[in-house]
Amino acid sequence: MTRAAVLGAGSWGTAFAKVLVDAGNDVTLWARRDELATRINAEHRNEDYLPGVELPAELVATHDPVAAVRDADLVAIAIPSQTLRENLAVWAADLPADATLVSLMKGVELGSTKRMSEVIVEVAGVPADRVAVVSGPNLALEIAQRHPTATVVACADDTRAIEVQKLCGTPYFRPYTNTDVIGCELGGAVKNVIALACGIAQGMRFGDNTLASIITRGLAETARLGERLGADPVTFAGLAGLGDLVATCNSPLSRNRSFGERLGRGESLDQAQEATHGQVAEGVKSCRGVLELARHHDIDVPITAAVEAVCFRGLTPAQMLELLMSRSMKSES
Ligand SMILES: NC(=O)C1=CN([C@@H]2O[C@H](COP(=O)(O)OP(=O)(O)OC[C@H]3O[C@@H](n4cnc5c(N)ncnc54)[C@H](O)[C@@H]3O)[C@@H](O)[C@H]2O)C=CC1
Ligand SMILES: O=C(CO)COP(=O)(O)O
Repeated sequence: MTRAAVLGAGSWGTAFAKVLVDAGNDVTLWARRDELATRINAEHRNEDYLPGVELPAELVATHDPVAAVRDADLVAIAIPSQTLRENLAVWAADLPADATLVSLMKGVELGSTKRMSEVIVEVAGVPADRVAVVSGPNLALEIAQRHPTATVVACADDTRAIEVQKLCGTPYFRPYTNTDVIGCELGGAVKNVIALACGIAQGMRFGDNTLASIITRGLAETARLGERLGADPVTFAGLAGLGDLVATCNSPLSRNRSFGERLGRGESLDQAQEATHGQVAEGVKSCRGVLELARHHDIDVPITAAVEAVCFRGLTPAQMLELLMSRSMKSES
């Protein structure tokens, strides 16, 4: 039986740990709070993050990261992107030498503008082909409820991607492989920002045309930036691109879309932040990282820039929409 560790017992870490158990692995879940680990072991539930979901009795939770990763063949990480560097610096020395490291995170690091797999390579000191990324239309609660879902396992080493694919495939969770790590990761990170924009439009009570326009033009700016960074443009038409955008931008389960909706209704950043009850809306941080990355490569990302301006520069949602609609006319491509 394969030993797997999942570091991070929030929504996605817990749901992915459940997937790994359902796929037949021996899984340990690391929780930041001791009290949560104890509760998961006693009650087989993680009610704050996955309400109403019964977790498999075989899933073991611990507050000790060393115990969590001991003898693991696969170590998956699901913590807020901006905390990865500091946490991994503590965990790195105890990671088993040959384990595949899997990023479940969707963000861009502030300051360095690095993708999560790049941070893992740097901080854990491992070759890039030992790091895989899982990304796609994967709203945690739906997966925990076993709604049929597809996803992508991206790794520069195709053989390793296939191994991870086998380890996490279940009757309700269908992973495809891809060697385009840049495209898959960027798709996941930027869609959180686009979901914020969709939420803002939703909060302003605009309809489906507005939403579809933001999704489609959001995809265009993601692909433009991705191509410049070396991604395969085809990836953006796939699950980690269009698939994730459609799911996140349309779902009331998305924290990013809900966060945007509050901004669109006129709430402040602090008010919207408070309403997340500590759960992460990655796009709020990543919009700055994505914008920095795009500016560094001289790529136009108008929706990302507008979201960043609403979050951090006092632009109102009404001004944001006006700004986007009054840009110079151009060809679609
Ligand atoms: N929730 C979802 O549906 C999905 C989330 N993701 C991505 O997975 C990553 C994790 O997201 P979620 O599990 O949803 O977030 P969450 O907010 O539900 O859980 C985050 C977890 O990280 C822990 N945490 C918070 N601050 C920390 C710190 N400073 N150090 C260590 N741990 C800390 C929290 O205690 C919690 O267990 C994000 O990058 C997100 O974009 C990806 C796919 C689906
Ligand atoms: O990444 C996700 C779905 O694929 C989850 O999105 P939120 O973080 O906005 O909830």
